[in-house]
Amino acid sequence: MNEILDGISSPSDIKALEIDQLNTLAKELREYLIKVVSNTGGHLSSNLGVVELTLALHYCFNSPYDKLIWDVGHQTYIHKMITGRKEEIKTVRKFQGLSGFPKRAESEHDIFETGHSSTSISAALGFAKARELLNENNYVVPIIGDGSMTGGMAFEALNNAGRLDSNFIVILNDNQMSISRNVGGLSSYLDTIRTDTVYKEMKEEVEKALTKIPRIGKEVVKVIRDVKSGIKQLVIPGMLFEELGFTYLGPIDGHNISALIKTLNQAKRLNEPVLIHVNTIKGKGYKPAELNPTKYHGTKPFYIKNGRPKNIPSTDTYSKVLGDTLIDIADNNKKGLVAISAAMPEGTGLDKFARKYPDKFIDVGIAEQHAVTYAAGLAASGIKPVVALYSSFLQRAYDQIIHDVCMQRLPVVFAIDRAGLVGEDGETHQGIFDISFLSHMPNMTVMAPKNKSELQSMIKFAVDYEAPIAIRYPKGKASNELKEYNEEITYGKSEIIKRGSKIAIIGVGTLTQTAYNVSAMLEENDILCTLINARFVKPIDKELIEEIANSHDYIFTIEENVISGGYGNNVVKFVSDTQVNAKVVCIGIEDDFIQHGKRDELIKLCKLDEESIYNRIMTYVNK
Ligand SMILES: Cc1ncc(C[n+]2csc(CCOP(=O)(O)OP(=O)(O)O)c2C)c(N)n1
Ligand SMILES: CC(=O)[C@@H](O)[C@H](O)COP(=O)(O)O
Ligand SMILES: [Mg+2]
Repeated sequence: MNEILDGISSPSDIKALEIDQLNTLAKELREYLIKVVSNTGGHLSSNLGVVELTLALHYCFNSPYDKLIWDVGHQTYIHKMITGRKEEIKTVRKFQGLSGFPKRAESEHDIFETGHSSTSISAALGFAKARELLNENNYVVPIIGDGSMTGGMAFEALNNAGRLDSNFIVILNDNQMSISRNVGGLSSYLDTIRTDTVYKEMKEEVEKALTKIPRIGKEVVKVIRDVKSGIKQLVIPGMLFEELGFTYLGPIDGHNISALIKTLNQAKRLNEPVLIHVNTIKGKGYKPAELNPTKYHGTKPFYIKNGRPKNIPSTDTYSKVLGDTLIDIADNNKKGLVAISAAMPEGTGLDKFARKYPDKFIDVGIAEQHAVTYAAGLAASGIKPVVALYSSFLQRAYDQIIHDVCMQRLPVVFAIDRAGLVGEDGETHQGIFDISFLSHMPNMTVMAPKNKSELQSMIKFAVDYEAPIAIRYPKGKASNELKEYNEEITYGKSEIIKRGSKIAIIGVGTLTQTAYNVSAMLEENDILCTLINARFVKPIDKELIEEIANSHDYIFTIEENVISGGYGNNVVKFVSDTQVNAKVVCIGIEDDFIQHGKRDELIKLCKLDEESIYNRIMTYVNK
């Protein structure tokens, strides 16, 4: 029984509350959130940090007429709870349940979909321009974290927005954290503002003056800006946001609802771009998360009383294989090796490497495009960079890979984590396009290991290779099934696991294990098939495929990637070009975005499970 929360079914209920009731609601929401996420898992720390901010935003603005646009969207659980989804939040990230990110189909209050960072200000500018064209009068409010503000797109948008002559309110939610500690010059700059007391006192004077003015005309704003400019010349050299054309308000205590409301109302009165700098504590209100916000950024289900996971997570992941293997290589004196992460040292397994070799590790912030071109610069100078990115975030750097790496044939290693279906993060995070977008890049080589030991061998192979090369591997526990098949890696060559006739199956990456199990099911029906581990997605092993195509009726390719432009498509093209007889059937992901759920559920949904593949093959065998 919750005193206030039980009575909240839409944002208009929030507007009727007094400040002390809002504070009670914040407490109840936190308790409810912790209970839910302790069962479902999800992005706990970021949501705990924005409880008061979310309430203040819904108190001051009329969603969905006013446009609240959340960056990344991993911090929208509270927003969901107060916009009519309090019960449904219990299904968050579950198959067919609520998404962990804003979804337009879920609610009219989710006005723009996200999952990847640093898009909110650009999207908001689109809404602001539409407001002008449609002659509307709404407020447009992008809410962006300090981590997401390190992404280049955010700055492209700020640069654009600074010239607006209408109201536009950017909320900068600064908790000093990305997933791990935020990095870089911007982060230090925000820290300076946070801690500069002389500036704070002077700013308070200016803001006091500001509140006394009922409606702010351009001239008055200019006077204020001139005064602030004087202050900043004295106190903060080069106040970034003001120089870009924003009126800067803050820093505000993001857990003080009345201060938030007061500042939001001030900002509403300005006919120009405003940036409100809000300081929050990531994990606020749940001790384990406050003490270790990174651990509870994205958490599995846990026990509330001690924060311990309900199921012990596997520490033996493919990501860890990357970190350990790079340590091994560096230990053995690979002088020029450098590992690069875009704000995900833990997720990519590079955290241990970073601790052991801080000089050889670079966290560039949420800046995948920059990470790739940075690596290109290193490679052009004789250093061997390994860029570790999640498959779906690598999409951001498509042009940099072509223009800065492949065109110059620079030896950059791409360690592509979370390739394939990632599970609970859903549509925005599925890594199902990388084979397609990398395979058509001249000079690029793409590999996919069938298991843990093959990943180790591929990393070593890639680090010694003198041209662009990528290795894609999935999320989660590293399996070492099929470890007895461990032929040395030879450039462009696939691995034959067994020989049969009529039917050949080529597995890509860890789906080779699935293919192996399917071959065993076929054997039970006296169908002996040839089984191949592709190993090289690009180039395909033309010699072997030609031989197989000449001696088999069917080749089935199996990959955790969209079929279009995937490995199978390239095999089809080759087989058709060489005019051999075999029919090639591409098994992969159909032309669709794949929702959230457990990885196993999604594998079944995409018909990439053993039974579905077996049934599919049998329809051809029985023809
Ligand atoms: C393009 C892209 N790269 C990486 C990520 C992974 N990621 C999700 S949230 C996050 C940290 C965001 O930090 P911030 O915006 O400050 O929000 P906070 O979690 O601190 O609330 C990162 C790196 C992403 N979502 N999108
Ligand atoms: C919101 C976001 O993009 C990340 O927090 C992501 O959810 C991390 O995924 P993993 O849990 O697979 O590291
Ligand atoms: Mg942050």
